[in-house]
Amino acid sequence: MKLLADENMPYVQELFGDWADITTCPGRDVSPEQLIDVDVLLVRSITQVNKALLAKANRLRFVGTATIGCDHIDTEFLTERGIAFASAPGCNKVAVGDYVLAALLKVAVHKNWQLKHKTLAVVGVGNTGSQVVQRARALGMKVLQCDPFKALSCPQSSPTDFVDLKQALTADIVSFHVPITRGGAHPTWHLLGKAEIAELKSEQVLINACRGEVWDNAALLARQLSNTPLTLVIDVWEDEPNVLVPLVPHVLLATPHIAGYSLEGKARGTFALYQALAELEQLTPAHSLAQLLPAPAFTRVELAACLDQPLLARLVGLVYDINLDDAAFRAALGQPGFFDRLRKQYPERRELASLQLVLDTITADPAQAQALGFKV
Ligand SMILES: NC(=O)C1=CN([C@@H]2O[C@H](COP(=O)(O)OP(=O)(O)OC[C@H]3O[C@@H](n4cnc5c(N)ncnc54)[C@H](O)[C@@H]3O)[C@@H](O)[C@H]2O)C=CC1
Ligand SMILES: O=C(O)C(=O)[C@H](O)COP(=O)(O)O
Repeated sequence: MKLLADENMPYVQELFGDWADITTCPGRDVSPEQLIDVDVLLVRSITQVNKALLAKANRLRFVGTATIGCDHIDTEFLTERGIAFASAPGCNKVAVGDYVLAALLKVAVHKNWQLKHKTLAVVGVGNTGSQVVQRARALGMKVLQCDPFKALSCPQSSPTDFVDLKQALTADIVSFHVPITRGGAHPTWHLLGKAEIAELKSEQVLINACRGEVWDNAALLARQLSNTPLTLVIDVWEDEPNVLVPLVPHVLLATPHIAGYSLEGKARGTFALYQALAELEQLTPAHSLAQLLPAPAFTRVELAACLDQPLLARLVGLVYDINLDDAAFRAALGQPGFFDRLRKQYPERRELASLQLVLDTITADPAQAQALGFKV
C-alpha cells in the first residue's frame, strides 16, 4: 500500500514500514497531485483535508490525524466518499497538562503568588482540561469548571462544580481547553471576545493552549495597549502560522502551538493511527509504544524535602523548561517561516511522568506528586 505522511510525525517508518511504501512531506504542502494512487494519508493539524485536497485521491481508503483536534478535517466529506477516518483523542493531553503546570509556576513567580491561595477556572473540561483540573487541585488551588456539555451530563455532581463562562471569567487564572466550533449550542469561535475581555480585571491571567480562534487576538491587543493590561500565556494564535506580532511583547509566555509537543504525546498520536489502520485492514500490530521511546535524560530524583512551590518549579523545569520555548519564540519572531520552523525543529521534550520522584512520605505526599504528573 502507498502511504503519505506529514514529515513532523515521529515513528511512521518504524510503525508502518512493514505494511506500506512511505512518502513524507511538509504538512502544509500536501497537494491533490501527491494523493494520486495513495491508499493511506496521515496528517497532523496543519493539513486541511477537504474536497479540494482529495480531488485526485482515486485510491484513498484511510485518513488519520495524529492529533486531538479534528477541525482541519472535513469528516462529512470522508464519510460521503467512504474513506475511513481516525484521530488520536487524548494523545497529548498529558503534555498539555505539563505545559499549563509549567506556565502556572512561571506566572506565580512573575506575580509573586502562592498558587494555593488562587482560583483557576478551566474552560472545556475534556481530556486536556481534566489534566489541568487535576494538577491545579494538587497545587491546592480552588478550581472552577466551565463546560456546558459536561455540566449537562453530570447531574449528580454538586451544583458548585460547574460554572458558566461569566463566572469562570472572574477567576484569578482562566485556562481554555475547548475545540474550535462555529455552530451548535455553545460555539467557541471568539468565546473570549471584545465584550468578555472588557469585563476582565488587570490582575487576571489567561492561558490559551487550545485553538487560536477561541480568543479575539485583535481585541486582546487593544486591551494590552490600554492602562489595564492582562497577564497572558499564549500557545495558539489566530490565523497560524501567522502571529499578531505587536501582541507578543505584551504576552508573558509566548509559544508556537507546542503545548502538546511531548515526545510521548506525538508518539501516542502516530501509534493510535497504527492501531486504527491495523483494525481497518485486519493487520496484526507487531510494535508497542514503549519499545519506541528512548530513555529520558532524567529518570529519578530522591527528595527529602517538602514539595513546596519553589521546589516543584525546579523539578518541573528539570523536565520541561517553558522559558526556553518562550525565548526561542521571541528570538525567531518575524523571521520568514519561523512558526513552522520552531515546530519542526522542536527539541525532544519528555513528560513529567518520565521522572520518578522518590519521596520521604513524612514530608511529601506521593498522591499529590502523582496528581501533579510525576511518576512516584
Ligand atoms: N496546543 C496544543 O498543542 C493542543 C491543542 N489542543 C486543542 O485543545 C482542544 C481540546 O482538547 P481535548 O480536551 O482533548 O478535547 P475534548 O473533546 O476531550 O474536550 C473538550 C471539552 O470542551 C467542551 N466544550 C465544548 N464547547 C465548549 C464551550 N463553549 N464552553 C466550554 N466547554 C466547551 C466539551 O464539552 C469537552 O468536554 C482540541 O480540540 C484541540 O483543538 C489539543 C491538544 C494539543
Ligand atoms: O492535538 C492537537 O489537536 C494539536 O493541536 C496538536 O498537538 C498540534 O500539533 P500539530 O498537529 O500541529 O503538529
